[in-house]
Amino acid sequence: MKKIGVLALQGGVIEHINHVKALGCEAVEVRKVDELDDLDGLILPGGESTTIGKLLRKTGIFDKLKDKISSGFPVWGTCAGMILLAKSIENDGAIHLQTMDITVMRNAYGTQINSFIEEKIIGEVSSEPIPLVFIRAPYITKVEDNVQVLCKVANNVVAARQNNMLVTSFHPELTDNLDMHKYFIGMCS
Ligand SMILES: NC(=O)CC[C@H](N)C(=O)O
Repeated sequence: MKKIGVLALQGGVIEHINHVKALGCEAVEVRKVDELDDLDGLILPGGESTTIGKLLRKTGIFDKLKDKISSGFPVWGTCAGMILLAKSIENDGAIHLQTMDITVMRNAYGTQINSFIEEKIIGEVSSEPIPLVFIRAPYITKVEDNVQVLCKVANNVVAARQNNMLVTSFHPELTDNLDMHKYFIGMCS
């Protein structure tokens, strides 16, 4: 059985845990550095990227996780998680993991009140439309050639993959749809 971690320092953890379990995998909350061992992949959830970034360093998870990702460990960043993985952030000077060759814009759609839902077919993931929930979401403003764009909304990139790294601006864990989780678990072996 695959063992998938969800970084549980801050943000929306339990919904990811439930989706992973619904797909027949073991799901574990990760709060300490040694809990990174023996995982087949890790989800970095939505929340507040500045706070999660600080806690990553405080717990000592930062360095080990960065090394693991660089050696091919599968990770999926949703929303704040996407910001943590991005090489650069247009409107924030914070330095996070910087493992993925994308530039992001934080809060690109405005404040909480501008949250919205959209349906899209993401061809790599499913032939059926997937509901996409955006909450104070970032989007990707630049990708390097080695990054595969998976989905755009209104011409902005909202899902992308670079080898072992997957990012989505939206929150599939807040819907009943399991397709994105199934796709990520397929990346974990
Ligand atoms: N839902 C989310 O994860 C929002 C991300 C948040 N706006 C940030 O910049 O960290």
